[in-house]
Amino acid sequence: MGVRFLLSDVRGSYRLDESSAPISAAADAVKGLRDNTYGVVGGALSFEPGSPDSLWGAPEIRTGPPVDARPPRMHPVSVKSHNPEPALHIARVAEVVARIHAGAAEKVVAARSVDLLFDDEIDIEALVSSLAAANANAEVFGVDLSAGGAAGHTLVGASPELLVEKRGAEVFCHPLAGSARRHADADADRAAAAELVASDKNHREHRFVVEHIREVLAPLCETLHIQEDPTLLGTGAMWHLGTPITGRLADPSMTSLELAMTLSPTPAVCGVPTDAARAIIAELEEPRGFYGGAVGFSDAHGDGRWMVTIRCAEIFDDQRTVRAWAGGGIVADSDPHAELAETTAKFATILRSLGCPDALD
Ligand SMILES: C=C(O[C@H]1C=CC=C(C(=O)O)[C@@H]1O)C(=O)O
Repeated sequence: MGVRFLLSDVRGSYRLDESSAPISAAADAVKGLRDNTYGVVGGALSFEPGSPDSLWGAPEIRTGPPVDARPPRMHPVSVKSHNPEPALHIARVAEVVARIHAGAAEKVVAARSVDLLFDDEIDIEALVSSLAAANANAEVFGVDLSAGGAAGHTLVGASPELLVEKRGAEVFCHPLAGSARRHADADADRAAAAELVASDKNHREHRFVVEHIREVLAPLCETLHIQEDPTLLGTGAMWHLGTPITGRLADPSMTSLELAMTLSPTPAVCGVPTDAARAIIAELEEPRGFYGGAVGFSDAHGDGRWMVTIRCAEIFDDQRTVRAWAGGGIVADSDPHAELAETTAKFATILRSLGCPDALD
C-alpha cells in the first residue's frame, strides 16, 4: 500500500508513512500521545480483549485529497472456506436466539467470515480506490497489521459507521444498526428502505447501540444530544438506521483514542450486556481479530476519528488470500435464514470492490 495507515472519505485523506513506529497495545499509544513521544497515532484496535492492536506512531499525519475513486477490476477467485459453513451460521444464530430467550443476553451480533483465494495478487491501492468509488458515505481504510504481529497483512474496508470523532471538546458518534439489502430496481430499493424504517425489530436492534453510547458518554460529557428517532442511511449495498449524537466533553484532554477504547465494542458489533455477548461470541465463533474493533487516528490534542471496523477484509501476506467478514445483530425475534442473507448482502461491499461480486452465489 506504500503507507502504514490510510483513512479517506469524500472530504480528504489521512496517511501515516512507512517510517512510523509500530505500537501493539492501545494503552502504549495513549501514553505516547500524552508524553509527546508521538504527535499522532493511527491504525486498528482489535476486537479480541488481550490481543495485539496494530497502531502506528509518527510526529504528524499527512493530509491530502480523497483517494482516487476507480471502478473495480474483475479478478478470478475461488472460495477456500466459509467460516463457518452457511448452514452452521444459521444453526448458530438459532442458538443465539435460544440463549436470548433463556435470558443470557438481550442482543448478540453473530458474524462469519469467508476465505477467498485470488489468481492474481491484490493491488491494495486499487482495492481502496474501488471501495471509495462505490461507498461515498463511508470511510475507506487500509491498515498495515504488522504492528500487531501479522507481518505483511493489511486490513482494508469501507466503514459507514462512525464510532467517535473528537474536535476540541466536541464529540460526535453516528451508530448504525438495523439493515436491509439495497436493490438495483429503484422501486424495490425504496420499498426495502420503507420496510426497514417501519420495522420494530430493527428499531429495537438499533436502540441497544444508542443506549450503550448514552451510558458511556453521559458521565464524560457536559452536554449530550441524541437525535430522538434514527434516520435512514444508504451505503452502496445496504440501508441502515443511524442516529447522530453530539456531546461536549467535561475533560477535553481525553483523546479520541481513549474514547474509542471506552466505547468499543458497541452493540453494533458485540451485544447487550457487553460481557455476556462477548462470552457467547467467544464460545460460538472463531476469533474475529480486527473485525468488530475500530480503525482511526488521534493526534496529541486527542482530536481524531475512529470508525467501527466493518465491511472489511484482511489481505494475507501472499497478497492473494483474503478473509472477508460480515455480521448482524440478533435479538429475540431474529430469523436465522434472514440473518444469513443479511450477512451475504453485507459481504457485497467488499466483494464488489475486489472484482468478484458473485463469489458467494
Ligand atoms: C456488524 C455489521 O454491521 C453493523 C452495522 C450496521 C448494521 C448492523 C445490523 O443491522 O446488524 C450491524 O450492527 C457488519 O457489517 O458486519
